[in-house]
Amino acid sequence: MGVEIRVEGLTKSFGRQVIWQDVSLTIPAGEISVLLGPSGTGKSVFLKSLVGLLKPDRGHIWIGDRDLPYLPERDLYETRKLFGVLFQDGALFGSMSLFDNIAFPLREHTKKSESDVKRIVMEKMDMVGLLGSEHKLPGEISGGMRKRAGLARALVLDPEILLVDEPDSGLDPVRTSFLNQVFIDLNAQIGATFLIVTHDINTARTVPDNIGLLYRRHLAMFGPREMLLSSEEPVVRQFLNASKVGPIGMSEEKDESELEAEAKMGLDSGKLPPIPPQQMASDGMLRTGMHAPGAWCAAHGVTPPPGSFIDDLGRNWVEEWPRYVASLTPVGAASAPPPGGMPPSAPPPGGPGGQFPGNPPPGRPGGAGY
Ligand SMILES: Nc1ncnc2c1ncn2[C@@H]1O[C@H](COP(=O)(O)OP(=O)(O)OP(=O)(O)O)[C@@H](O)[C@H]1O
Repeated sequence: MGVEIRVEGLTKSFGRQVIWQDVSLTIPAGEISVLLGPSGTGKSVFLKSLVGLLKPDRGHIWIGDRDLPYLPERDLYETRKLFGVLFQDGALFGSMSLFDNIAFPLREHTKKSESDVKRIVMEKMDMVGLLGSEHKLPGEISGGMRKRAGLARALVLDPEILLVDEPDSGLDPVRTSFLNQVFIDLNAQIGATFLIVTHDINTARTVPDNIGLLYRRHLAMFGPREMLLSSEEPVVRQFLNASKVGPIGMSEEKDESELEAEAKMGLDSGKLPPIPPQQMASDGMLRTGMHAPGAWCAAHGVTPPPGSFIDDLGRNWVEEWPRYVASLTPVGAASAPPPGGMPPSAPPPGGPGGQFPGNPPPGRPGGAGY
């Protein structure tokens, strides 16, 4: 499950305003990628271009052998069915119950019977922890729940690609953390290709398999999480460390004199912070896009910043990882894994709900009003 998206030389402008140009990247199938960038750099425009809601000036968006910007209307309509999109505000109809909101794409785009619609809607509501809230109106629930309702709706057509625009906007850190866990668990479950636009640095550092950064009308960098978190490239380094020091200023870029002043004060010589361990699925099982902590750094001769991959309990996950993976019951093995996916003799890094580093408190978010 999940398909690769290959973007080649994509350029978009509105009138004389160039939003970004020559953007090329491959978003790997089944993995979680995050797109960052200062406000106004065109992250939402990029998502809308990927799903065919905006037409680029030039360039290609390959999904398999289909080049999305150049598809005839009918093929575009069909290709769009591969996508689920969660817009910033959840884009729910205020006068419809959550059930009807989530059922909407099924009733619009399929000929499924009402009993099938009900089964699918309930299944997706369960996946996002919203069972029991079917009859509520969007105005009667919290912002976090609205996002999860929008997410359930994005899932009803079983997308191969899930695009998410700023899921953390308007949410407090705890709700953001719960929603991140939902994304990770969903990715483990459905294996779709995820692209999440976010401003939340903690999300960007702990959730994805890959990170991209848009800056000054270009894609500054896109690659595995460890590559960006160990990068010395000034823009990447400043952004991923949420630092005032670096080339990005209030009006996007600083002038030479500001940079010179920072350099003179020695502000640019600060050390990179440790790379945190990646957040795990609640059941402790591995996702397609997960790799051994430190594997990218080791393969590329990069020494990660001191203290990297160590969790709050002081466990070093470069060392723990082989034991952890060995303790997972292979798929199809005779003995089924216990709830939580781990044999009792080898406690998982947190078990269900995970005290794996970076995980929010155990349990699904449903019912708590998140
Ligand atoms: N339909 C449109 N017509 C004209 N200009 C547009 C249109 N959509 C977006 N823009 C412009 O494109 C630029 C990028 O907008 P976009 O919303 O993609 O930025 P962003 O990186 O997502 O910002 P933020 O992080 O603040 O949400 C902005 O200057 C915006 O005004």
